[in-house]
Amino acid sequence: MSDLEALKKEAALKAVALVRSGDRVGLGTGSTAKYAIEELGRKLAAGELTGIVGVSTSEASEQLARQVGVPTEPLDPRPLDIAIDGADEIAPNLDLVKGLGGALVREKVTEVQARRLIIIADHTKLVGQLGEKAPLPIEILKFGFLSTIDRLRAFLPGGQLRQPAAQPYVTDNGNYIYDARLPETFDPAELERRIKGTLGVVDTGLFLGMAERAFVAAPDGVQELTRS
Ligand SMILES: O=C(CO)[C@H](O)[C@H](O)COP(=O)(O)O
Repeated sequence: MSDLEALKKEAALKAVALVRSGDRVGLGTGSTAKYAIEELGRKLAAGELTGIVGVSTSEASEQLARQVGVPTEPLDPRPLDIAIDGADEIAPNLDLVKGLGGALVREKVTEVQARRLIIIADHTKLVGQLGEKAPLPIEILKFGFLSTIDRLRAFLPGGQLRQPAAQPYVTDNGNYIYDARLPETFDPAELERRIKGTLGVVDTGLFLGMAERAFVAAPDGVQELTRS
């Protein structure tokens, strides 16, 4: 396991330590969330946790949960006790950019119902300001996507349709993703409103005011950050 992978796992274990028997747990998506799902499976098998139920934020997390023995159920209107997920950027106030793994919509729809959203990451995800390192993923409808991108480019120039191969990337919801470059200065809540008000947009990877705490692993230990 590389050093970075070991750090992600360390952060994940800290978050899973907050899960209690009987909890309904939002299962995040990505290479860091994977360690949390595996640890939940391990704890269930070892009898260290009982009666937990996972709610998956992607097809990939659902499949992993099944593989490691975490029972799951679909999202319903009841609150989740806790959700554990990774992030692409973490601002000092714990506002986030998420979605480089493509699961931003299901993550947001699920995690907004969590009493506690716990973020796990390695130290490379910390930024002074959102947009410093990562683009902002915006999920858009396939239908009319070129028109939607035109509308977005009017105030977010420089972005691009996510297209890792010959065909555009398709989300679990059957949509495309526009990876927008964020401006140097912006008001996150205002930008979120503007993007979501753009015809053809499903949702954005801005997770504002949602995370309760973050475990961020660095070579000298795991830092626990709480929302200011
Ligand atoms: O938002 C996400 C998926 O939509 C992921 O949580 C985010 O991309 C971080 O992934 P990783 O832990 O692999 O760096």
